Amino acid sequence: MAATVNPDLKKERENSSFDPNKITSFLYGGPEIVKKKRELESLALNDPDYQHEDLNFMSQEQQYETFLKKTLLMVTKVRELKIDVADRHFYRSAVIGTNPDPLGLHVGMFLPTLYGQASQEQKDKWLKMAENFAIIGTYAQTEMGHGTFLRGLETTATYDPTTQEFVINTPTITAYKWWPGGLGKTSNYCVLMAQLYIHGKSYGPHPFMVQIRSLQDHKPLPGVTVGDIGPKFGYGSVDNGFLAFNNVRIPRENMLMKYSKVEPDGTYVKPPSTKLAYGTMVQVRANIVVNSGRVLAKAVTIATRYSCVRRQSEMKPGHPEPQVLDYVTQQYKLFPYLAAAYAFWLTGQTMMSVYTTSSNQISKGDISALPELHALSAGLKALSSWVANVGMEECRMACGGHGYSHASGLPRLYANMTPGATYEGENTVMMLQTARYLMKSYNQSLQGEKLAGSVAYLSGVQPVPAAGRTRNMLDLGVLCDAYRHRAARLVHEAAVQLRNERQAGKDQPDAWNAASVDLVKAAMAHSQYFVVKNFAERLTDSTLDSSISDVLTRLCQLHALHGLVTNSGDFLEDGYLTGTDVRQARRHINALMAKLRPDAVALVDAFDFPDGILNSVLGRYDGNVYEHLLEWAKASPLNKTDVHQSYHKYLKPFLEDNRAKL
Ligand SMILES: CCCCC/C=C\C/C=C\C/C=C\C/C=C\CCCC(=O)SCCNC(=O)CCNC(=O)[C@H](O)C(C)(C)COP(=O)(O)OP(=O)(O)OC[C@H]1O[C@@H](n2cnc3c(N)ncnc32)[C@H](O)[C@@H]1OP(=O)(O)O
Ligand SMILES: Cc1cc2nc3c(=O)[nH]c(=O)nc-3n(C[C@H](O)[C@H](O)[C@H](O)COP(=O)(O)OP(=O)(O)OC[C@H]3O[C@@H](n4cnc5c(N)ncnc54)[C@H](O)[C@@H]3O)c2cc1C
Repeated sequence: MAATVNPDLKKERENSSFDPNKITSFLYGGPEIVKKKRELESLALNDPDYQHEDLNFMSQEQQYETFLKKTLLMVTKVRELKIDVADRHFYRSAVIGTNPDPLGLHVGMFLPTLYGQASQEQKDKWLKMAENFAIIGTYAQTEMGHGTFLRGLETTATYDPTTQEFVINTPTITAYKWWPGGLGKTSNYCVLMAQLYIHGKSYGPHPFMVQIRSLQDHKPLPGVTVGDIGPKFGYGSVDNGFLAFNNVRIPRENMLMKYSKVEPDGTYVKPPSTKLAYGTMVQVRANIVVNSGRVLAKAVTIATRYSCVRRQSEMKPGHPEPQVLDYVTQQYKLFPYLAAAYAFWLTGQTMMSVYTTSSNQISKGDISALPELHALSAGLKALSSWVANVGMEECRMACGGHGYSHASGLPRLYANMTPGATYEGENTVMMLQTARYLMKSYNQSLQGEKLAGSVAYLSGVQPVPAAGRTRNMLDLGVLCDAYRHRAARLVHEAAVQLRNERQAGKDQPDAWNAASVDLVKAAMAHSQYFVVKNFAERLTDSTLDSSISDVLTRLCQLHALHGLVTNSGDFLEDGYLTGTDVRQARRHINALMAKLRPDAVALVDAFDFPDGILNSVLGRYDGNVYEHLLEWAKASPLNKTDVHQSYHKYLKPFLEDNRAKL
């Protein structure tokens, strides 16, 4: 087995213009954090207790069992090692790699819902148990018949004042809870979203704490039907489940009552906003923005390293086969996603800081930031997960045949991450939520109100095309202005279309539906402007080392120019940009790719994913792809024997029969 680094990758690293550690530090928030991250990762990756056979060689049941064992062990070790709450994600992502785990919903949604929706008494009752994994919960909201439309949920929680209980019921097949992670086999509790009924009146979806399995033998409690929904496109390591209730009674105190309340006599106390009950989803949407940047960074790391190791064809007659990354078409596949990975990594950080600030404000009772937080997180969640989806698949195809093998790590990455476009709010639906906020804000600005936050640019912007001046299309100020203009114009146009549909006689819902393609387009443009502006703003950080600000600026330019060229119609339509501008943009893209080419490997190294997290033969840091491909294939279950048992069962008699008939 080759112990040295592949010479092509070695040369790439020697020729780069900067020290990747400096960018790593920038991406993670400083050298101390990077040090901590690496310590925790190496602790997890070198722990023999976490080793197991490749998941790709396992059945769904084995994957679940392996991951359950591993995550429970992780919980115990996190406690023993006394890892700080803020640092746990480093350890966790090294333990689970690119796979989801059966406790993900407990940590990612069940606990956050208790923090965000439970009253102090309820926290006193359940938090200690939940934080210490004495109970395991999930977030059971989606039903077979309704995921998107929460107001359409059918599960009921009917208050019975005589016993001071809620009666939980699943009235139809379509009311079965369907999909919650960790529900199928793992959880014994859930936060259940159900329609609250008091004295025959409906009050909409509310969260309830419901025990579903016995704490003694883990059997479903009386009246509870629960199980696993079966194999999926990915997510083999998670038991997504179904759940139904047959008039199960829970105490009044089990409705999470930080905001809405039901008094013993059935009096309903209204929350400051009904949408506060949706708070956990907003938090996870913000997390998905972070995660999208990370998964794209992983995919690009794999494809870029492999493209430097892979040599193919003859560029010049008689010359050695070039590294495939030297083909400009290959660069055009990968570099825009390299740039996008950086863009979303930084967007994710901003999104989380907006989330933290706004949610602190909200938990103190000031809910004014809620609409902006919802609109921003919904749009960025949709944009980032869409781009990550397309980017992961592009990276896989850019690896040729070997990209199709599970050895590349790319199919599993894709299968596990693609539902990010669906869960936590289907992307089109999320974009339409952002569009709703944009329309509202736009109308407010027309009435002379001053707008703040991400929509401030809509205030007073007249979408008048600038007359034909020449522009430097590499100037980040020019690029931000162009994105801003496009977003403002598309918001304006969607609003005009909406108005026209209304004037043509449609009612508001029909007009909205008729204009919805344009509304999504406007929300996309708004979100893309946010991402480009955020990237450019991060580069103005005066503490940024000059050796890395050059290369980061190139990435930012490439990200903005690539988006501009692929959506050129939007920028040209009203004459804001000219054909010359777009032609110039295309030329700049080629020049930028040539400049980025020597730094490509260093730029993916800077993401700092150890091999154990990447889990890809093609993306190995040492580039020793071929020997490990062979080693990986040899470990496949079909290769455990030279002659497979099916030969004796099927092939042998078949061949013998055919030979006998000759
Ligand atoms: C060891 C360390 C470990 C660390 C681990 C860390 C992290 C792990 C993190 C995460 C785990 C991540 C992944 C795990 C994997 C998978 C998890 C998947 C879980 C799920 O998949 S879980 C189900 C999610 N399922 C949805 O996501 C449903 C989407 N469907 C909706 O969300 C609604 O149904 C909507 C919005 C479509 C319509 O709702 P509606 O019909 O009630 O509202 P309507 O349209 O009428 O709007 C009325 C007014 O409400 C406003 N509004 C709406 N929503 C708001 C909100 N959230 N906040 C503030 N305002 C809001 C509007 O903007 C409007 O405002 P206005 O009136 O002012 O215009
Ligand atoms: C891997 C995975 C894990 C999940 N984990 C959980 C979990 O832990 N807990 C949980 O509760 N749920 C979970 N879910 C469910 C998930 O949240 C829902 O699937 C998601 O919210 C989408 O809802 P839906 O399935 O009803 O899609 P639908 O709404 O039926 O979407 C179908 C199509 O209809 C379109 N559409 C729907 N409404 C509109 C509209 N108003 N305007 C325009 N187009 C529209 C959509 O754009 C989409 O193209 C999970 C799902 C997956 C795949």
